[in-house]
Amino acid sequence: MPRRAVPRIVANWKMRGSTAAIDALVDMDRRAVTLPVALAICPPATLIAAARARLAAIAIGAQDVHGAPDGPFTGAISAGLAAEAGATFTIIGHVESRARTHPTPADLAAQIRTALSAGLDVLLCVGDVADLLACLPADTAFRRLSIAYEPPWAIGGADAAPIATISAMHDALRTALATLWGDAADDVPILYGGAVDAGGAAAILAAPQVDGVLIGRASLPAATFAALVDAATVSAAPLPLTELPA
Ligand SMILES: O=C[C@H](O)COP(=O)(O)O
Repeated sequence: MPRRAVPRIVANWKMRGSTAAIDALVDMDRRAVTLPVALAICPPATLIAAARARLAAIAIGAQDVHGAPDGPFTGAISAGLAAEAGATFTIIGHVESRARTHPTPADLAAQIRTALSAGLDVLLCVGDVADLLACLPADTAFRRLSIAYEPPWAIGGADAAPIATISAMHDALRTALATLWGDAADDVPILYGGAVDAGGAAAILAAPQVDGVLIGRASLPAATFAALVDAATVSAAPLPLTELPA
């Protein structure tokens, strides 16, 4: 069984999407309050304000923010700018962002601190326990933190990690968090990301210690996202999303 009554489904659009794609979510947004899952999207930064204006129940996140509050960093987005645009949280440490900016663990820690200072919650992507402990400041406000276990070899691939691998890594991450915060670490959601689709979401969400999923390709178009949400909620929702009355 999932550890939480309300699993999180976070859609990372990466460098995809449009205002039309946001408009396509308006119906899902209206129905989202009836679903036993919490939905969020992380569109490109240029679409955050439009998403905030059009969506109410679906949370809006940034895909990355800089570690400095402001400064001469052409092309970067600060946490304050993301918050002003309407984001309430940000992904930090996604492997695709790391491949572009090559952050050190200290850089990632600065990103976490700056995001929290700007009022954004943090969804920290890690590949393993060592990665988590290297970049997570011990004084992080854990109530505003989520973790995503994202094995780089699964991202963009054909298959998600095996359930046994996901469970073992989530157990290890939970244990590592407990070394920092004791029993309070139970309050930190741990999501899985990497090749999650409608066919695999329910089984992953049913695995022990899995509190949600971070999805990429399956988050667009809206019909594909709706199919995944339906699959994720099939055992708990009174009616699947596509069958709810208008
Ligand atoms: O942020 C999402 C992950 O990188 C997974 O992407 P994917 O579902 O396209 O494999």
